[in-house]
Amino acid sequence: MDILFLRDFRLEMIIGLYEWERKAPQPVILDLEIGLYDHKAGHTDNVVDTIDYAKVAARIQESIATKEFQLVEALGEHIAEIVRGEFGAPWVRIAVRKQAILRNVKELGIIIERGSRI
Ligand SMILES: Nc1nc2c(c(=O)[nH]1)N=C([C@H](O)[C@@H](O)CO)CN2
Repeated sequence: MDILFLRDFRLEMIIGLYEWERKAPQPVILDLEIGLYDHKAGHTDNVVDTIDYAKVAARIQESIATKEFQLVEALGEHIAEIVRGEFGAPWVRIAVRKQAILRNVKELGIIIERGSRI
Protein backbone atom coordinates (compact mmCIF):
# COMPACT_ATOMS: atom_id res chain seq x y z
CA MET A 1 0.00 0.00 0.00
CA ASP A 2 1.24 3.47 -0.86
CA ILE A 3 1.14 5.99 1.97
CA LEU A 4 0.93 9.76 1.70
CA PHE A 5 2.25 11.65 4.68
CA LEU A 6 2.08 15.10 6.22
CA ARG A 7 4.67 15.59 8.93
CA ASP A 8 4.86 18.34 11.55
CA PHE A 9 1.55 19.84 10.50
CA ARG A 10 1.04 22.63 13.03
CA LEU A 11 -2.41 23.73 14.18
CA GLU A 12 -3.42 26.28 16.82
CA MET A 13 -6.48 25.32 18.82
CA ILE A 14 -8.25 25.06 22.13
CA ILE A 15 -7.52 21.60 23.49
CA GLY A 16 -7.08 20.29 26.99
CA LEU A 17 -8.73 19.36 30.24
CA TYR A 18 -7.65 22.25 32.39
CA GLU A 19 -9.13 25.72 32.70
CA TRP A 20 -5.86 27.42 31.70
CA GLU A 21 -5.76 25.35 28.53
CA ARG A 22 -9.25 26.43 27.55
CA LYS A 23 -8.49 30.16 27.65
CA ALA A 24 -6.25 30.42 24.59
CA PRO A 25 -5.27 28.35 21.57
CA GLN A 26 -2.14 26.24 21.89
CA PRO A 27 -0.04 24.54 19.20
CA VAL A 28 -0.81 20.96 18.27
CA ILE A 29 1.43 19.08 15.87
CA LEU A 30 0.04 16.36 13.64
CA ASP A 31 1.78 13.60 11.74
CA LEU A 32 -0.57 11.97 9.25
CA GLU A 33 -0.06 8.84 7.22
CA ILE A 34 -2.79 8.23 4.66
CA GLY A 35 -3.09 4.88 2.91
CA LEU A 36 -4.13 4.80 -0.75
CA TYR A 37 -6.30 2.19 -2.44
CA ASP A 38 -4.02 1.95 -5.46
CA HIS A 39 -0.99 3.50 -7.11
CA LYS A 40 -2.72 4.69 -10.26
CA ALA A 41 -1.44 8.27 -9.88
CA GLY A 42 2.12 6.97 -10.11
CA HIS A 43 1.34 5.97 -13.69
CA THR A 44 -1.04 8.74 -14.76
CA ASP A 45 0.81 11.60 -13.01
CA ASN A 46 -2.64 13.12 -12.34
CA VAL A 47 -3.76 14.32 -8.92
CA VAL A 48 -7.37 13.25 -9.61
CA ASP A 49 -6.19 9.63 -9.32
CA THR A 50 -5.04 10.02 -5.74
CA ILE A 51 -5.85 11.93 -2.54
CA ASP A 52 -4.76 15.55 -2.80
CA TYR A 53 -2.81 16.13 0.43
CA ALA A 54 -3.15 19.90 0.05
CA LYS A 55 -6.93 19.47 0.17
CA VAL A 56 -6.64 17.22 3.23
CA ALA A 57 -4.54 19.84 5.03
CA ALA A 58 -6.96 22.65 4.10
CA ARG A 59 -9.98 20.63 5.21
CA ILE A 60 -8.44 19.77 8.56
CA GLN A 61 -7.47 23.39 9.12
CA GLU A 62 -11.00 24.53 8.28
CA SER A 63 -12.63 21.84 10.42
CA ILE A 64 -10.84 22.80 13.62
CA ALA A 65 -11.42 26.55 13.24
CA THR A 66 -14.72 26.37 15.10
CA LYS A 67 -14.09 23.31 17.27
CA GLU A 68 -12.65 22.71 20.71
CA PHE A 69 -11.52 19.40 22.21
CA GLN A 70 -10.65 18.19 25.66
CA LEU A 71 -8.63 15.11 24.74
CA VAL A 72 -6.00 14.38 22.11
CA GLU A 73 -7.95 11.15 21.55
CA ALA A 74 -11.00 13.13 20.40
CA LEU A 75 -8.97 15.29 18.02
CA GLY A 76 -7.33 12.18 16.53
CA GLU A 77 -10.74 10.57 16.00
CA HIS A 78 -12.11 13.74 14.39
CA ILE A 79 -9.26 13.84 11.91
CA ALA A 80 -9.48 10.11 11.16
CA GLU A 81 -13.17 10.54 10.34
CA ILE A 82 -12.42 13.34 7.88
CA VAL A 83 -9.57 11.51 6.14
CA ARG A 84 -11.46 8.21 5.84
CA GLY A 85 -15.02 9.52 5.46
CA GLU A 86 -14.46 12.48 3.14
CA PHE A 87 -11.31 11.45 1.27
CA GLY A 88 -11.95 7.72 1.15
CA ALA A 89 -8.64 6.56 2.59
CA PRO A 90 -8.75 2.85 3.54
CA TRP A 91 -6.26 3.35 6.37
CA VAL A 92 -4.90 6.24 8.37
CA ARG A 93 -2.34 6.66 11.11
CA ILE A 94 -2.43 9.90 13.05
CA ALA A 95 -0.09 11.19 15.73
CA VAL A 96 -1.35 14.15 17.75
CA ARG A 97 1.44 15.87 19.70
CA LYS A 98 1.23 18.56 22.36
CA GLN A 99 4.44 20.25 23.44
CA ALA A 100 5.86 21.56 26.70
CA ILE A 101 2.66 20.89 28.60
CA LEU A 102 4.09 18.74 31.39
CA ARG A 103 7.24 19.54 33.29
CA ASN A 104 10.15 17.38 32.08
CA VAL A 105 8.18 16.02 29.14
CA LYS A 106 9.05 17.37 25.71
CA GLU A 107 6.03 16.06 23.86
CA LEU A 108 2.97 13.97 24.63
CA GLY A 109 -0.03 12.79 22.72
CA ILE A 110 -1.52 9.82 20.98
CA ILE A 111 -1.09 7.71 17.89
CA ILE A 112 -4.21 6.17 16.40
CA GLU A 113 -4.71 3.87 13.44
CA ARG A 114 -8.09 3.40 11.79
CA GLY A 115 -9.11 1.18 8.90
CA SER A 116 -7.16 -1.61 7.24
CA ARG A 117 -3.98 -1.70 5.24
CA ILE A 118 -4.74 -3.16 1.84
N1 LIG B 1 -5.31 10.37 27.85
C1 LIG B 1 -5.21 11.71 28.00
N2 LIG B 1 -4.79 12.20 29.15
C2 LIG B 1 -4.70 13.54 29.32
C3 LIG B 1 -5.02 14.41 28.28
C4 LIG B 1 -5.47 13.85 27.05
O1 LIG B 1 -5.78 14.57 26.07
N3 LIG B 1 -5.56 12.50 26.95
N4 LIG B 1 -4.88 15.76 28.46
C5 LIG B 1 -4.44 16.27 29.59
C6 LIG B 1 -4.23 17.72 29.71
O2 LIG B 1 -5.07 18.45 28.90
C7 LIG B 1 -2.73 17.89 29.37
O3 LIG B 1 -2.59 18.22 28.03
C8 LIG B 1 -2.04 18.78 30.31
O4 LIG B 1 -1.52 18.03 31.37
C9 LIG B 1 -4.09 15.45 30.74
N5 LIG B 1 -4.26 14.04 30.51
